[in-house]
Amino acid sequence: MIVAPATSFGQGGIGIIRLSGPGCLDLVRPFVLGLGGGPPSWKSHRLYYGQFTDSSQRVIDEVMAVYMASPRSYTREDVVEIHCHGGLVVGRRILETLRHAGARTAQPGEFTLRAFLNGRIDLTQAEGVMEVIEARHRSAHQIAVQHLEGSLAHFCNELREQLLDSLALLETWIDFPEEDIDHPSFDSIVGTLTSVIENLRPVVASFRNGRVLREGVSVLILGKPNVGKSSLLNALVGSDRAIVTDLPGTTRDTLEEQLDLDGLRLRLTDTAGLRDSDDPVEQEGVRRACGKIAQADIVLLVIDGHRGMDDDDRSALGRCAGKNSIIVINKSDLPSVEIPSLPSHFPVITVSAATGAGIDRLREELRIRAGIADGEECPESLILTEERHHQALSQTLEKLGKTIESLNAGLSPEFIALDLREAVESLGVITGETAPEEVINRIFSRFCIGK
Ligand SMILES: Nc1nc2c(c(=O)[nH]1)N(C=O)[C@@H](CNc1ccc(C(=O)N[C@@H](CCC(=O)O)C(=O)O)cc1)CN2
Ligand SMILES: Nc1nc2c(ncn2[C@@H]2O[C@H](COP(=O)(O)OP(=O)(O)OP(=O)(O)O)[C@@H](O)[C@H]2O)c(=O)[nH]1
Ligand SMILES: [Mg+2]
Repeated sequence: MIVAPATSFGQGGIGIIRLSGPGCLDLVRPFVLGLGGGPPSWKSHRLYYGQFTDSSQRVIDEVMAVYMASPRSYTREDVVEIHCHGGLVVGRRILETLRHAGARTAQPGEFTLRAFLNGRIDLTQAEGVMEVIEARHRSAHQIAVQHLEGSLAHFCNELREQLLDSLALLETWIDFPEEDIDHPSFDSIVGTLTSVIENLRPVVASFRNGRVLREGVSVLILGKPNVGKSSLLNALVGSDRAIVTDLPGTTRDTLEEQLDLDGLRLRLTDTAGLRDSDDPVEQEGVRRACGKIAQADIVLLVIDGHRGMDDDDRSALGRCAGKNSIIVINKSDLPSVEIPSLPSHFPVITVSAATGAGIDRLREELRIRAGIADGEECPESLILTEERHHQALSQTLEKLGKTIESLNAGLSPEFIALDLREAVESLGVITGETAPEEVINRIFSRFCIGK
């Protein structure tokens, strides 16, 4: 029998403690007094009002409690939930009491693991639970709910069924080696595999966008001192997040801020202006800024259009070589000077961080650079967000390609079945049907306490 806080105590008005396992109702019974001082009747799926006491009948809190009889529960086991006040001490004392009575503290993700092991959900739905909890903005949440509801599981199972049919056809052919495979069977197998491949391709390709939608895109703001990097960050996020002064060298440390661009999540990083300096603090700031270049998805290289380019700008520009970069010419509200020969493979956007002119165009360019064009961000179709799913489905695609090649080359059915079986297996790894234990453990170890 396991127990864990389902909410974080000390934060909200209500806290929930959840128990799961055979006998958990009997474990709780002595500690809950209903109206009138007697025990509640504990009918399944009824919410009871009462008091939770410790083992010496001292009242710990006024609570609501619910018993959910197996299998109609989150874990499919008997479950009891105590809904108490959200205080730190309350939660701690109730947990203490229940542990004393014999419940063990649940591992992170252990409730959901049980739901998986007891067959209520598959592995992708379990991952969807965490994805829903971790989603930071609407489109990530939208995709997570799809996964939670089993759309990916359904997709994989459907394809798996079709492949298993083809495998069965192939295997009858193995069993009667003296007979050649007949034309209808051959055509049917090739037809099925081709259609499965066509269904898989767009889903495998969705992974890039899926990851972007889930994790966001990192955007590094780079440039020499005083060009308006911090002002640009503020203009993009719409608040005075970073300190702006007219002194070069204002920003010393990197500063990260999130921006939701109609569902696309950007992680913007403002940096210290790049220049040679004797000041050790500034040197460290420059070192940190440069250290971020490698991991950035997009670099915004800011130039002061009023002052024009100098060697510091050129050296900053040199650091953007090979990066997905946008050149931002700032201070368009002031008279501008000629900016000579910028590398032609970078888009150039002129803005004024002070007035906001051009900022919308910059936003649009960011969306394009992130690889998500307008109107594409709210997905109806299946989107992959997990590297694990992407790998397994890519593997399935590859094996199916091989299977068709072997069929066309007239290889022996045993040989063909080998590849097809591996394709089927990869699909099973996604849903958990054939996932090795260490894969399952790795997934649930990422879960939070009480889930
Ligand atoms: N109080 C509370 N809120 C919660 C949860 C919970 O466990 N407790 N959840 C979870 O952490 C989530 C809801 N998810 C749930 C999923 C399935 C079942 C469940 O009991 N399923 C049964 C059928 C229920 C019935 O027949 O009434 C089943 O599928 O067999 C419960 C919660 C979010 N909110
Ligand atoms: N007129 C005008 N002034 C701007 C604009 N953007 C920034 N400035 C001014 O330029 C000066 C420097 O701006 P910051 O945003 O601090 O520049 P920075 O690149 O972050 O500078 P460091 O942190 O020192 O590297 C400030 O006085 C800003 O008010 C703009 O679009 N137009
Ligand atoms: Mg700054």
